[in-house]
Amino acid sequence: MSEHEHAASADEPTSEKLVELAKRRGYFFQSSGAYGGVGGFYTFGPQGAALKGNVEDAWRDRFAVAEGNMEIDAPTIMPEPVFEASGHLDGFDDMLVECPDCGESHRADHVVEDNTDYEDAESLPIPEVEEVIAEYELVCPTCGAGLAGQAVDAFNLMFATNIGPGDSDPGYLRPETAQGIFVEFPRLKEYARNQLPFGVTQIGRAYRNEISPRRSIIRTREFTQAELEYFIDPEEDEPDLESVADVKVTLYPASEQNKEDGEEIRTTIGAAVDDGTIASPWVAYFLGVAKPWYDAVGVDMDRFRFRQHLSGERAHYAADCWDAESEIDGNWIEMAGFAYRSDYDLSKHAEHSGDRFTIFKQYDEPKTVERATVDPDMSYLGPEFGGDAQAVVGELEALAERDRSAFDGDTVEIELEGESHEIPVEKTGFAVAEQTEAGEHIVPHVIEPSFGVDRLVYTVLHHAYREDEVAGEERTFLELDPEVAPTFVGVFPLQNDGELEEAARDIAADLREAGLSVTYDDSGNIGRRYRRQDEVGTPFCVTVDYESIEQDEGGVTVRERDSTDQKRLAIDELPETLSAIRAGDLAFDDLEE
Ligand SMILES: Nc1ncnc2c1ncn2[C@@H]1O[C@H](COP(=O)(O)OP(=O)(O)OP(=O)(O)O)[C@@H](O)[C@H]1O
Repeated sequence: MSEHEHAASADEPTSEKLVELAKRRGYFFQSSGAYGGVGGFYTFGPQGAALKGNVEDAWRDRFAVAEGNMEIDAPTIMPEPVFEASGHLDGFDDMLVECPDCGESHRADHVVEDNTDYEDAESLPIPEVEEVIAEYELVCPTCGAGLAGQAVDAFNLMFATNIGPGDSDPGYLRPETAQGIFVEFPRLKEYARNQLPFGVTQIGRAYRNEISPRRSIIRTREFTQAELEYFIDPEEDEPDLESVADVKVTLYPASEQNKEDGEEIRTTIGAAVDDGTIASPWVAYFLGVAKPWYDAVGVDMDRFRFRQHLSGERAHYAADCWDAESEIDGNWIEMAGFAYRSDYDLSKHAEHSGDRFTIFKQYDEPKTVERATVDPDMSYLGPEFGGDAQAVVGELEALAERDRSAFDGDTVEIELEGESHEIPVEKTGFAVAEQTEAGEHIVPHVIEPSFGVDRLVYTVLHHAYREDEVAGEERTFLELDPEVAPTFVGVFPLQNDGELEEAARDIAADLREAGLSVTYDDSGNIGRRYRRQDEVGTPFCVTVDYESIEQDEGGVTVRERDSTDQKRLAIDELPETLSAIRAGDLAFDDLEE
């Protein structure tokens, strides 16, 4: 039996309709509405919080549990030295241009990209952006006033705060979750028993004081990231490419983006590594893991691709970087970045903190090496250099390691604070000796898959948005995957009748006990209740009628969301049957009435 009359209409779902539905049905809405709302901050309502939680759980299952990685949960505020080391304090800027008329601030690179042929204005130097604005006579997107001649400034996106009273201890809300992992590396490596490779994940909030937050939850000032930092020995570790070699992907490499008529390439992960399209096998591996995962949580694979960063877009230390992108109303948006970050992050924190961000790599066999050492005569250096004697020792040690030929003559020359000094070699205790070494300290390299949860939630909703006609009425529904749908089943009594309500509540309780997410609804007519669940994307509805309570094994009506097909199923088998469908072990179509 079906009340379904039309296949889903070919109408392009629009973001406006989705944003309206999201607010009305409790997916997400702008925060602090009672005070006029605040730009770039959103609250996830009951449905949205549940969907987001399901997406995060699915991510955790795949990228932490299934990969054998560790998950941590670090604070969102960190002290200034962390961001000095990471480079965020100096370099985490966007280009800001202010309208001389209305005073509104805009991302200068976005103004350029939206109104000229420039595709990557972010990588242009500021004076050039100013020139382009003048040359094209670009205007304020809010009021239309000319922006030519306006200064473009670098605006740091971090939210600053003070740790404790006073302002002597500045702190920042983290602009990415990653630093919370890098900073703790000296301890995390112990938990990994000092063995590479290992991965650490974190799901948590990140904060960026975006100049112009826009497109609802796509660009906000507080958002959730799910990040994996995977630490490897670049000389020895190799990914399990075999396991993802056959994964089909749509790639948009930099070489194609640079062509006038460049095209996306449909290939497999294995082939893309073999022909060099994806330079790093590690990045390729994680793209291969991510693609089927995005598919499983409900991203439409016809509106999904991996795009390689253009050379100007890429951080200087990143050897290769690809974004996972989804198409939303004709625009591609970045959902995640996959970057090979080399040893940049760990080296920076080692340099700034003085702590050890290395792993001791044991050789297969101990190696005998020649080492040059010094053992200076302090009774000579002390009187000669006074308080600088220890610094001289340091210079001599470094020189012996760097250039032992410097000790070939009678004297050796060192530099101390710009001044050169000659020291008799006999006073340095210079010697070359053989040493047996068991291993060496290496700085691991990092591969970082960095997912934005909010943009993914938005994509999943957008790609699930459908309109069709049922029994002569227009209907909107979300074709959400059962794995992430916030509510799995709605349970209704056919009418407001004490006995029916009690039976329906009992069924709802049994289904909850089976671990399913259930909503009970007895308000409005049954058609309206179906529409309500369709709009939040609930895959199944169960209706309890008189037959259900009056007849032995009278059963209940179970309706499937997308087809609106209905089947009569036994009450006592419901928890097991619906749980099997939720787990993907059974299909509604195959059920016997
Ligand atoms: N302002 C934001 N609002 C929502 N999600 C964001 C925001 N900024 C970044 N993200 C998410 O975090 C992920 C990783 O962050 P990353 O630093 O790579 O972003 P980004 O390249 O700076 O993004 P964009 O260029 O769009 O500002 C992004 O792929 C995105 O999904």
